[in-house]
Amino acid sequence: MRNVAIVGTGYVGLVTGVCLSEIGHNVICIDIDQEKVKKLKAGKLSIFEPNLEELMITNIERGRLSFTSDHAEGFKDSEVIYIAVGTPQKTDGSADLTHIEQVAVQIALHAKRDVIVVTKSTVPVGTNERIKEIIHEYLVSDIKIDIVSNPEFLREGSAIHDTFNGDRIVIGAECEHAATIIEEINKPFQIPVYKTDIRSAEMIKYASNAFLATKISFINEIATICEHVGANVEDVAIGMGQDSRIGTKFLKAGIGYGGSCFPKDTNALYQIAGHKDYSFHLLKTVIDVNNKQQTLLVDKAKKRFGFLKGKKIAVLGLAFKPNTDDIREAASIFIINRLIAEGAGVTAYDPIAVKKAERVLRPEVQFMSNIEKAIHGTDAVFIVTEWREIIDFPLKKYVELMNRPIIFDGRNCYSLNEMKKFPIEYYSIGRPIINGKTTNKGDTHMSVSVGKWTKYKLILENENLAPYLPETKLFSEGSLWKMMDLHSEIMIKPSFGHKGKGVIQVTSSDEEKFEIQAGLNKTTIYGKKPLFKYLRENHCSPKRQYIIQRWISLAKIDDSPIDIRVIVQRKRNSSEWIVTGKLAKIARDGFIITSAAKELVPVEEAIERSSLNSQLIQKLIFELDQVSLNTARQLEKYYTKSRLIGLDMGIDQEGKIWIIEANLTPNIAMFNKVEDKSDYETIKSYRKG
Ligand SMILES: NC(=O)c1ccc[n+]([C@@H]2O[C@H](COP(=O)([O-])OP(=O)(O)OC[C@H]3O[C@@H](n4cnc5c(N)ncnc54)[C@H](O)[C@@H]3O)[C@@H](O)[C@H]2O)c1
Ligand SMILES: O=c1ccn([C@@H]2O[C@H](COP(=O)(O)OP(=O)(O)O[C@H]3O[C@H](CO)[C@@H](O)[C@H](O)[C@H]3O)[C@@H](O)[C@H]2O)c(=O)[nH]1
Repeated sequence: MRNVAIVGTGYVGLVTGVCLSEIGHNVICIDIDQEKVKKLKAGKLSIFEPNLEELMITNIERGRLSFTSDHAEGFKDSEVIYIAVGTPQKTDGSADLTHIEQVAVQIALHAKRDVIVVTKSTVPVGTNERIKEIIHEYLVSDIKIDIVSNPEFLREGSAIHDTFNGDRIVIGAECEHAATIIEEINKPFQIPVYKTDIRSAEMIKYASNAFLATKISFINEIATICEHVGANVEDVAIGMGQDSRIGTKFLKAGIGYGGSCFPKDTNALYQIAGHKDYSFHLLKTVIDVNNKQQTLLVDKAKKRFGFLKGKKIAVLGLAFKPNTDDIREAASIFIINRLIAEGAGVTAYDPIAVKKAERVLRPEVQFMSNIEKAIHGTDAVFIVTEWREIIDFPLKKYVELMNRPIIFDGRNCYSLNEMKKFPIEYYSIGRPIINGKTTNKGDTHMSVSVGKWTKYKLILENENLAPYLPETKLFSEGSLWKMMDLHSEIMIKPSFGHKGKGVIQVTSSDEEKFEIQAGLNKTTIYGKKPLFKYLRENHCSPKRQYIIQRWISLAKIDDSPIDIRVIVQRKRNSSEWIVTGKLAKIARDGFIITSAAKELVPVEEAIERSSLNSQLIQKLIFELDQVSLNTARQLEKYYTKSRLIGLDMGIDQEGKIWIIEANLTPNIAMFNKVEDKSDYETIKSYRKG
């Protein structure tokens, strides 16, 4: 058992202090941050690190662990002093040694007995020698100082586990006696010790981090190539890793490495080489690849949408990796800054790191208290940190809550097979796109969903067309109740359904009584919660996307509602849209929708036979044509190859025109079922050329 002082109570200092006390040493931790020391004395952490707080409290209670902000008090009985202060990055990329040098001066002023000074901080080669020089320069007591380099290899989020289960402990010393004492101190960990000279030990730390960073940038480059050639980087990494010379670890493709170590240490090593007139080309490329990788999701989203201005985007995960609150050099910061610069609105969620993120991120970011709130009503979700909670989040909720379910996953959280079961556009790293389109060459051609919800939102973007759209929402429990409160009659339709399949009507006669009609079947349900449950179990599968539309009281003929199918077309290579056909459909007796039509009639005739004012026929027909043409022009911006669009239009009992639905592959057979086949012939001839 030794008396040990630890200077710095950050991730490394505190974990080292707690673990050394756990294996039996008397440890005093020193920090200049008095607030931190006060909290630690009270058994509270100022960082998030799994299992650390419990172990700390146990050892405080055992009387083996204490804290102070007074260096003199901390050093007075110490045989060994560990330096674990920060070595942040300077603007030129090199390591800032200010804190290290301050500690060296404090040791010189306050150490009262022979002491071994052990550097845990990551420091450039030669720093330990500099520490010794400074101590001797300021030393006030007649004591012997030995210097040991003992770099730290723990990872945040698993720091305690790593300390007890490390692969090796590196001890760099000039004096065998000092090296042996440090080896003995660590003996209870039962981890192999590797002894070397001080400079090599210092270099082992940088070389290790640089190598791991290289592995990550390498697999990320392979991921990009996989996207171009149609391979799957996860399978590639498994196949590579089975070669024991390569190994499976650190081959997870994603949006690059962040955190307080890899970015800083790779830059520092590049500078260390540069100071010796050596350009470390390989490492420079590793750094450049990582910088590009960190905002890859923004590039993918821009390619998908064309522009991001006005888009609502949720960022899930802010910490640089799961199980930590550390956001230093986290991809989330670079991503969010770029999204805001592109004009997107950003909501963000992280289980732990929000407090730290709020201090760093722009005030425009809206922080949400859970995933549901963060993704609600958004156009895209970016997954930035693979927290367990995010991986376990049910995919159906993206479908329910987002405007259009589009996910850009920077950590390959979801299995592609699972994702295929949902109507979600899914873009991950180095893997095939799901529910998007791929050209023959394997290049990604981002497609726009043809679902009813997407088309509704695209038409809504046009302010001249918006007044013609009945209020529509994505189906969820919340939106169902909101719509039922606003409209006593609503319609629910599958977003990807055809020919009226799965369309149901819900009518509320009072606040708690609901009538559901599907085809000719009618059911009554009492209570809002039972209504949602009934709909989910019988009509609205959680795996599909549904829309809720306010019911339009359509003009009727003999109590049967009518709607109008308008066909708009353009010739190949022409931008001129024309109306090539129009027909009114009269619903079968008792049916709520006209897909089961009992009669097809010319629009003029339908208006005349309905309760509408027949003097308005010409005006209504003109408006129907104009709205249909404008809708086609609006949709053409997104469905650039479309030449045939079918519109289901409605005229309500007040004579107001509504766009009920746009169809990109409309059935034209109905035009062949009427006596006058001229529209049918025109449609066919336009379709040819
Ligand atoms: N964070 C990691 O996972 C990790 C892992 C291995 C190595 N390292 C290296 O370890 C070092 C420390 O990293 P960290 O993440 O623990 O840093 P940190 O910034 O979390 O903590 C450093 C602490 O040192 C204190 N401090 C600064 N000057 C002091 C002084 N003169 N006296 C007393 N306390 C002082 C600060 O108040 C702070 O609490 C760095 O060199 C880092 O590169 C970090
Ligand atoms: O296959 C992988 C592995 C990691 N990462 C990313 O790399 C970063 C760093 O991850 P990790 O190494 O787990 O975390 P750190 O806590 O930064 O630990 C690294 O940095 C410490 C400080 O030097 C060292 O002590 C550790 O040994 C070293 O792993 C994170 O952004 C990860 O998302 C990947 O993208 N792919």
